[in-house]
Amino acid sequence: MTISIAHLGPSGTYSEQAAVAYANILHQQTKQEPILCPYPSIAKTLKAIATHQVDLAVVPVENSIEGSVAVTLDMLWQLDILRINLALVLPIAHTLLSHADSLANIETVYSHPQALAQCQGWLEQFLPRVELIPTNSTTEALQKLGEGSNAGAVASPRAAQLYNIPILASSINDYAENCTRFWVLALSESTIGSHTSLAFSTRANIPGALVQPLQVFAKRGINLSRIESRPSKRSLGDYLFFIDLEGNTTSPSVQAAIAELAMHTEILKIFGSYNVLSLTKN
Ligand SMILES: O=C(O)C(=O)C[C@]1(C(=O)O)C=C[C@@H](O)C=C1
Repeated sequence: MTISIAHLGPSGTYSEQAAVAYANILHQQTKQEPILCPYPSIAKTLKAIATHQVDLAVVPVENSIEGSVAVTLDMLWQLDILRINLALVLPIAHTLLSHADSLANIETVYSHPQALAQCQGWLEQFLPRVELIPTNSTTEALQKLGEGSNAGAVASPRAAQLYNIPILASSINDYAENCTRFWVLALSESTIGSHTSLAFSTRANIPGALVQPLQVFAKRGINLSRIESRPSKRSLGDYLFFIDLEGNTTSPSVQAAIAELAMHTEILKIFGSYNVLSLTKN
């Protein structure tokens, strides 16, 4: 049996690297034949699974330097039918790729905004006068690098190999321990793991509107590993809160906390319980 996995493309993205790692795990565990399906944006990757074009999607959700991938959180909330099956943590080491002879000749640098942001200190120090241009992915940026052009791109060493483009500088991310967390999403929850993710809106912008929801976890000794707010898009200053907690939805204390949380929130969405797997550098 085959199983299709959507990810941000074209081939050579970090998302594809995470998808390949997951495909190998899946193949070992289930003997299913994974097919990787690249999509031109993270939004289109998420829509592909929501509209049943694919079975699974692997998307970035958070980076250790730059924080949340906003589109992933926003669409998870909007689409409302996606469930998290696994979190994968991938080390990210960016390189600067170009056909130019030296750094001094680079005039423009293309990449995904997350990748540009993770290297902003390096870019400021070594290429202070270049124009930075955002693209949908690190490998979409490579399409701008013609032979003899003075453009550069921030992408992975794997992409350099795949597209045969010289590396002008390695490990250019501002912090060496750079990691991105990806979620494997499906239309149903297939696992019960160490973490649970949920999001909610509050009923009113009043004192205690956030304290009450948070207390349901604190008083049961449930540790929150992440809290993130995103604009609700209804009005300025109105927020959604995304929470990852340590525990799963079969645990009585997590079940009790979620039941009480529903009383202190307006809309509550549970995205699933799942394990977190750290991938090593390759
Ligand atoms: O453009 C890519 O290669 C991606 O997979 C996207 C992405 C992201 O959106 O965070 C993934 C990992 C890195 O943090 C940089 C870019």
